[in-house]
Amino acid sequence: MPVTPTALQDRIHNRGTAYTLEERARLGITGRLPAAVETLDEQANRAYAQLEGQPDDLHRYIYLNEIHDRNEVLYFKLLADHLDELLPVVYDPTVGEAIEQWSTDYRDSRAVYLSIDRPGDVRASFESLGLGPGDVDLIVVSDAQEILGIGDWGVNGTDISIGKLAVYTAAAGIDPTRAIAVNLDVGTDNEHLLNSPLYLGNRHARVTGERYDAFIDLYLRTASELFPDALLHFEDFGPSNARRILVDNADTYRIFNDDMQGTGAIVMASVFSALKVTGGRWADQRLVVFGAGTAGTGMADQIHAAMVRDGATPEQATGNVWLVDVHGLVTDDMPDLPDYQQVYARAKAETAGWADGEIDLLTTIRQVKPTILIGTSTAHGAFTEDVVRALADGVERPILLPLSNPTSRIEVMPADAVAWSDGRALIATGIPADPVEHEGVSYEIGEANNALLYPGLGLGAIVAGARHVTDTMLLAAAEAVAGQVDVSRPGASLLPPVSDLRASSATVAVAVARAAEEDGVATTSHGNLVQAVHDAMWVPVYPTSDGKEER
Ligand SMILES: NC(=O)C1=CN([C@@H]2O[C@H](COP(=O)(O)OP(=O)(O)OC[C@H]3O[C@@H](n4cnc5c(N)ncnc54)[C@H](O)[C@@H]3O)[C@@H](O)[C@H]2O)C=CC1
Ligand SMILES: CC(=O)C(=O)O
Ligand SMILES: [Mg+2]
Repeated sequence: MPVTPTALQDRIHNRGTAYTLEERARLGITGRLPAAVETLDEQANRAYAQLEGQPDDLHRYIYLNEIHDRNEVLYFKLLADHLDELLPVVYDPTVGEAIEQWSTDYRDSRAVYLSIDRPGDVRASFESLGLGPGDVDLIVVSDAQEILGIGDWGVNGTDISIGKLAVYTAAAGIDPTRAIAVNLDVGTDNEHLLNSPLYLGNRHARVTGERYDAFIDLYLRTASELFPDALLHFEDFGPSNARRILVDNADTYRIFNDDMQGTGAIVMASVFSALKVTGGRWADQRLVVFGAGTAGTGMADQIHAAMVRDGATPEQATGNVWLVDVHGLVTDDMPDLPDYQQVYARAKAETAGWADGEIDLLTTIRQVKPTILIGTSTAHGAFTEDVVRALADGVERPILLPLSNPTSRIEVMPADAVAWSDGRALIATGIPADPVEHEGVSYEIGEANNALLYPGLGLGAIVAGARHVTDTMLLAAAEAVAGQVDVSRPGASLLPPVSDLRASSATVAVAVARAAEEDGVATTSHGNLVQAVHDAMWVPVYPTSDGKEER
């Protein structure tokens, strides 16, 4: 029987051609590698050249995944050295394409799969990892009901948890050996998947109601019992579940909803920067959110809170928010409004004479003259030329945030938004975008994607051992992101560049950990937070045999 070269299969410790001859002998893999003993840099150079040879981003994604499953240090070394270029490959927007193909392309996966049909297996599934109570900092979980803007992808959505974790490590140095990706398989309503012979998930419709709630409860209880220090990150749940899970459990568990809280905070950061340009106050903003689901209403809540902090009464702040969804402006006469929309529903009487039937986005903009327009609708092209021109007619420097992902869902492409607003709109988008040249000015488009914020937020929460993610921590993260940009130059980005993400995340983490201490939710105290954050950041290098020094 052939001997299995286990040292080469252990993705956490494997260093492939970088093993010395002595190490190869000690590990029983003599003769299983070519003669050369390489450095990590040499390995990374070869892998990067091979990566460049791939025909498109989806193949780059698959290639990188193979490295991820073979040699974690090499994978993160590549990401660290080329973060700007590779973030769109391992994460948004390519991860959306990969998810659509996931069951077909399936090879192997590092995630934990929890099936609603086998609740008795939840504990054993976590225990199979062999990790103790102090071994886990972070768990990212998704039930994949609303993946990015592409909808329900069942077990295929596993890669959103894996992608989010990859960003945590690449951007903020979260130790990948102390993080777990989880898919909650509660079924899928995606007919295409249910009918596909290759689909790998539970072949039934999504389970809802009490059984769903009991499963979430079981997940939360088991994960936090087994790994009491872990931050429980929720990603891409459906709108009513996302909000309910967060609201019902935020006081009991260490949980964080990225689509609501992370996105809300990156939007806050974008608006902080934009207000430096406009000179406006929070309390005076008029906000229109187009696409009032998980992310859109999460943002509305955070901007509402900012208005109140700036002196508005809660009623005045609510009066400054308009939601537009599939049936137009959300008004209080609409039947069956979900609770998260009811809060901001406008009195029907107030809109008398605006339109005969549904009040569309264009009409709303003409009437309201918003200072901020956010798109979280998944409706590609919904911010038409008329919409953008009406926005720019209403105020001198409108803040325009078309945030839907992936690119096929964005409400307006940045080049159009710049042109149609004659360069006056202050723009950030949910996807990476090249600068736009317009009448001699180069407009840098900030990436208002929660990926610019949640890694640092998570790191800060972990370093502080925060029992909860509080509003103060979210605000501190937003201010720390905005504090890193200089908006004085015409066309300057509202957000820091992705190339600086690691430094930016460290700054965010320090601010977040400090806020956790101030809020009394920190369980660990540090003399020097900057040093503590720095020390906590994992770096992709091969440790020497004593595990301390690096080479
Ligand atoms: N930039 C970022 O960091 C983030 C971006 N997003 C993006 O926001 C979008 C929405 O995500 P979620 O809020 O999680 O989804 P969701 O499903 O909770 O919300 C989408 C909302 O848009 C509405 N909608 C759909 N079509 C519409 C149309 N034609 N006109 C008006 N409203 C319409 C839906 O009824 C729903 O209320 C996605 O594209 C997602 O990628 C979400 C989270 C973070
Ligand atoms: C970025 C993100 O979390 C989303 O689009 O869902
Ligand atoms: Mg998301």
